[in-house]
Parts: sequence; C-alpha cells; structure tokens
Amino acid sequence: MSDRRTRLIAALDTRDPREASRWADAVTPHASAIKLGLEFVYAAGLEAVSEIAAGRALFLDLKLHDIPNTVGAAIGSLSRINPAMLTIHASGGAAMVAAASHALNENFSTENRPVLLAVTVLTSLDDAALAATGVEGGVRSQVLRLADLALRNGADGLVCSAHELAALRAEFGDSPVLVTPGIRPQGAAAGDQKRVMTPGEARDAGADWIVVGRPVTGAADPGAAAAAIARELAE
Ligand SMILES: O=c1ccn([C@@H]2O[C@H](COP(=O)(O)O)[C@@H](O)[C@H]2O)c(=O)[nH]1
Repeated sequence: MSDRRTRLIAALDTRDPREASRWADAVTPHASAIKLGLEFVYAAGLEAVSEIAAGRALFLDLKLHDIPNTVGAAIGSLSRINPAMLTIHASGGAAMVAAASHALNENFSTENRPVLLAVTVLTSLDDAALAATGVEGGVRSQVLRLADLALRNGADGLVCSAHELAALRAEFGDSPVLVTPGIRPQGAAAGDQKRVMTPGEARDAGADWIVVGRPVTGAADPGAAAAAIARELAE
C-alpha cells in the first residue's frame, strides 16, 4: 500500500491576468499548485506569470518541443520565473530531453530546480487519433515507449492520462512523478479530452498530481469546485 497523497493542480487557462489572479485566489486553499500555460503566456507574458505565481507553486506548462539547443536555451530564459514544474514533449527525442535536463541543472540551484515533466501522449488523443499521426500500436504502448525514453534521459516525471498510470507504476515503480490531466468529476463534460477519469479514480490508479481546468474555472464558484475535488482526493 503506497502512502502517496494525490494533489490538485488547477489549470488557469485564460488570457486575462485579472481573471487568472481571481481564480488563483479562489483555488489556493484547495489546489496545491496552479498551472499557467500557452494561452496565458502568449497573451500576458512571463512577467504576469511571475506576478500570479508569487507565493504559489507554479506548474509552467509550456510543452517545449524543438531541437535540443533551442529547448536548452529556452529553459535558460525561464530561470527568473522559478516554476516548481516544467513540461517538455517526450516525442522531441532523447537528446532534447537530455538537453532540457542539462539546462535545468545549469540554470537553477539544486533547491529551486523545477521538476522536469515529459508529456507522453496528449490526453486529447485516442488510439485512432494517434494512429492518424503515423503511430501504430495504440496509446498505451506509445506512452510506455516515450516514458522509458524520457526517464532514461533525465525527466523526473511524466504527463499521461490516468488510464496509463497502473502500467507506468508497474514498469517504472513509485519514483517518477506522474501528473494526469483529463480529469473530470462525475457528470462533468469531457469536452476535447478523450482519456478521462474522475479525481478519485486517478488517485486510486497512482497519480501524484491531477490537473483540472474547465470543471473548476467554468464553475459558478471555482473555489467550491476546487474544494469538492480536494475533498474527493482526500476520501
Ligand atoms: O496531455 C495533456 C497535457 C496537458 N494538458 C493540459 O491540462 C489542462 C486540462 O484542462 P481541462 O480544462 O481540465 O481539460 C489544459 O491546460 C491542458 O493544456 C492536457 O489536458 N493534456
């Protein structure tokens, strides 16, 4: 029996810093981290990220995917932001993951080094959508293949759907940090997410963190929505 505690990351997907700040205040007692990503960074910039993340654990979800030199240099440009977690795409390849890991070691102190998370297969993809990109064999085997590549090359953890958690824990054990988006409380609309589970199911399958966006930010009371998810995780 693991003593893992599954925690909530609230995805604050908006272009508006005031809205992000309001949401951050509402969810902060219940979410252990906030996630800011491409939508916010492109609209509001990295300075706004710093302001909203001040005093909070930040999951900076940039999903970097480029040649190793460019990814390493981009990470060098992030040292002033000080995120707790940072994402790259595992499909960028072994050398790109290694360059990202090296850049984190070079640009952050040991205490402040962000956890490097490699995105395996986006939770918006199912077997058919993945096959249409030329990857045969199904989502699960691609997640395991990319997980192996990423963990061997310096990633500290993975972004995957909750459906792959049991297979990843069986293959790689307890130490990789496993982060699962595609989480929907019972009855919530899946939207564009294809591989979904409830917060409690993801907890039972072995998630360290769950990421929840629209079911929280689209609720009439985002604070209450986050509190309900935190309660479900604590059951
Ligand atoms: O495979 C992935 C990787 C990242 N995400 C991000 O998580 C949130 C999910 O938001 P919801 O509104 O709860 O669907 C979003 O910011 C994505 O960019 C993901 O969904 N899947």
